[in-house]
Amino acid sequence: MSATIISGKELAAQKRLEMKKEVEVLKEKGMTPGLAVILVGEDPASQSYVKAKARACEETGIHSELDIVPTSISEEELLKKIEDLNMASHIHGILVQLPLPDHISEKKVVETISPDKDVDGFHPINIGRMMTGQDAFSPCTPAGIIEMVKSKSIEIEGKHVVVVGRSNIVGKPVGQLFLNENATVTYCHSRTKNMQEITTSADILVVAVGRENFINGDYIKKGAVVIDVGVNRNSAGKLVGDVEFETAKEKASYLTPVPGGVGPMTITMLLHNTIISARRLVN
Ligand SMILES: Nc1nc(=O)c2c([nH]1)NC[C@@H]1CN(c3ccc(C(=O)N[C@@H](CCC(=O)O)C(=O)O)cc3)C=[N+]21
Repeated sequence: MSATIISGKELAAQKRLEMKKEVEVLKEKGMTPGLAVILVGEDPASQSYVKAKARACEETGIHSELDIVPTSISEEELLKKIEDLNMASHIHGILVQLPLPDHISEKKVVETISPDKDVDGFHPINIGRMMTGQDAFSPCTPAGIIEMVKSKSIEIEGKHVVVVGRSNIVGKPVGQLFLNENATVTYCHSRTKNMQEITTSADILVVAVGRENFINGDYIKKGAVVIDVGVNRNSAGKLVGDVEFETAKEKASYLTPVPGGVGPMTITMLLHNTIISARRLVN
């Protein structure tokens, strides 16, 4: 048996077509959704991500502004920029690309973004809302993962979802979103004992640790759905996930590739959140 590949790239293209229509409807009502992206520093990988975000906005008709500021910017100056964007009526989403230089507090930056414009879903208010089942911006990578699973009509309710990784931006919230879908959720992390015993009991296995080949076929139950969230550069400079693709493919029923898997869906959900934010202001 060989797994069916869930193409995030194809699903993203399809969603972006739908979103383009939604944006047209909003524009007819005099509302153009706007996203502001701030990148601190000139890290090439970060530059390529933020440019991909700007391109995706353009494709869907969303107004986007990219502000690349030097690493020497002070925390105070950066917070001022965010406050200005909080007040700007043509901006409905604000994203400050992480990670930030050491002299700038990520916590302060995230908490300065208005929860109503926090399209990343990183603000503690949005996290709290999500955890208590209220209306909130869902964090983009976790929301994209749920979309990918649902796109194949894979049942989630009652299934055992195992999340490997417990970061604030992927691991923890993706488990929460699966819990909201009535799954039984287990988290594995660096202190977990007998990880293989746990991962091989997963119906849906989400791997978000940031280490090449962290999970191979021996850690996967036959027929499981495997979601690879990793974005690593291997020794040859190639983009690879956390899952050893070839051995996983022989065990899994569905598998997401890297590149072309979760990444493109992350960007798509960012656009989705920006549209939602703008739509709240019409009617
Ligand atoms: N405030 C903030 N929000 C983020 O959402 C955020 C961030 N900071 N910092 C960095 C990470 C990383 N991230 C990615 C998004 C898309 C791809 C993506 O689309 N990747 C393509 C390939 C890109 C390539 O070839 O380099 C793919 O997987 O097919 C990757 C990585 C968002 N992040």
